[in-house]
Amino acid sequence: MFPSLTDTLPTDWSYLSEGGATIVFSYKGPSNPSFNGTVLRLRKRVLGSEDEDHHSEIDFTIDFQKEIIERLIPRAHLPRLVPVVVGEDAGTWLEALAAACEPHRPAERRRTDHIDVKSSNAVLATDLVGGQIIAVEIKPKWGFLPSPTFLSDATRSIKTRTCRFCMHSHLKAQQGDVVALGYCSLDLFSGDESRVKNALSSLWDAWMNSDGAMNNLKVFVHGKKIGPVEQSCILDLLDDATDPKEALISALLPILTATPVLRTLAHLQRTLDALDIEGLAALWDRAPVGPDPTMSEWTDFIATYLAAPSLPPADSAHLRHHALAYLLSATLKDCSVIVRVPDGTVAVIDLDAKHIDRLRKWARLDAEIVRAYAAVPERKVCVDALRV
Ligand SMILES: O=P(O)(O)O[C@@H]1[C@@H](OP(=O)(O)O)[C@H](OP(=O)(O)O)[C@H](O)[C@H](OP(=O)(O)O)[C@H]1OP(=O)(O)O
Ligand SMILES: Nc1ncnc2c1ncn2[C@@H]1O[C@H](COP(=O)(O)OP(=O)(O)OP(=O)(O)O)[C@@H](O)[C@H]1O
Repeated sequence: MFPSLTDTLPTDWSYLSEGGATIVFSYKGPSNPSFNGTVLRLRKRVLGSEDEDHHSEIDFTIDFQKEIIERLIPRAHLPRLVPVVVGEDAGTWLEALAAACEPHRPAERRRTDHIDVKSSNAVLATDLVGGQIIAVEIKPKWGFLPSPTFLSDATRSIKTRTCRFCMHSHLKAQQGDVVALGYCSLDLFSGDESRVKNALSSLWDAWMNSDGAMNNLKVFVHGKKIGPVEQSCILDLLDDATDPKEALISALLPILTATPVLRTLAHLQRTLDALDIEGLAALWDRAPVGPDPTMSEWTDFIATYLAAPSLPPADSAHLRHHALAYLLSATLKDCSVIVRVPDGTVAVIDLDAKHIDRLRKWARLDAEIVRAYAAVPERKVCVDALRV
């Protein structure tokens, strides 16, 4: 029997944070073994689109983590996920929650989406930011430079020198988006103390300059997301510190250089994206790529990958395998890492499966990013320290 949200009050849930697809609340109600120490992750929908029941999608999220992700990332570094039903009078309950959270949501998110009040179930996850601690959430993005093998003559020299994150930031900045300019994801993944320090310093500066709106860094203190104006509360939890930025970086640095999590993410991203989207697109030009994989197809895929992580030949006979590998790589390029200070734990969140119809979007986006970057007179040189 799954817990039911209508056993709690909408006011027992406090708005915590959100991403592109989901909105997250932490439990603040009376002690209840089903909900203590958890967050509630609910689907959103784009304003003006139809409400949908995401029941099967939510079950898929949980199965995907259990069957696929837990075979790649140790469970100690993942939140526990359990399904929760909304229960009787679900619509009214969700509408009350949706109305109460609106004032706390960022304006740009409010303009585009809101809670899907037709959902009949959702996910409860371990609250990774709660307690008398500081939790820092980093969305590290891409941790490798592509191998030149499958790149075209037009892109090879660009894509093997400047990392995807730096090039994408350039395009986004041109388009007027909030970006972490100065942050290079390869620095964060390098394992090298001074480069990791640089990465954290750039993330902090971008967080300050964007007034906390940039999505590669979030800071939580005592279970609540803080903005730059509240940064002094970081000092309450760190001994002998006078400058929040320096204190936080000093606390994070030993954790991030010691954890195997970043190395694991970069290794998985790289080995699962062995062809680059260009190499993959050359295959799907010759054969249809097919529908979204079922869980049993994912399970077969992961067994094959774990038995021999080097991918099969880049030919159309293996298109499906390469497509699934790329999808999984995309999940790992888009996840976030939560580091708790001072206890030093590191966990990975947002590991949902991506839909296969994204492949074409990624190919178009890649071409657009490289085209824009090709026009830069002095291109950045990013160093891939983990290249094998
Ligand atoms: O394409 P990207 O690299 O910009 O990644 C998207 C993210 O943008 P970012 O660059 O991290 O600001 C984007 O993040 P935001 O909504 O911008 O916070 C989403 O994570 C999106 O995935 P989904 O639509 O939620 O499945 C992400 O889309 P996918 O690439 O995973 O399709
Ligand atoms: N287990 C957790 N504990 C604490 N906070 C969490 C947890 N899961 C998610 N969050 C918070 O909620 C936010 C949104 O969750 P998540 O990243 O899973 O959403 P998303 O919509 O899939 O994101 P994206 O747009 O990046 O794909 C996270 O950035 C994080 O701040």
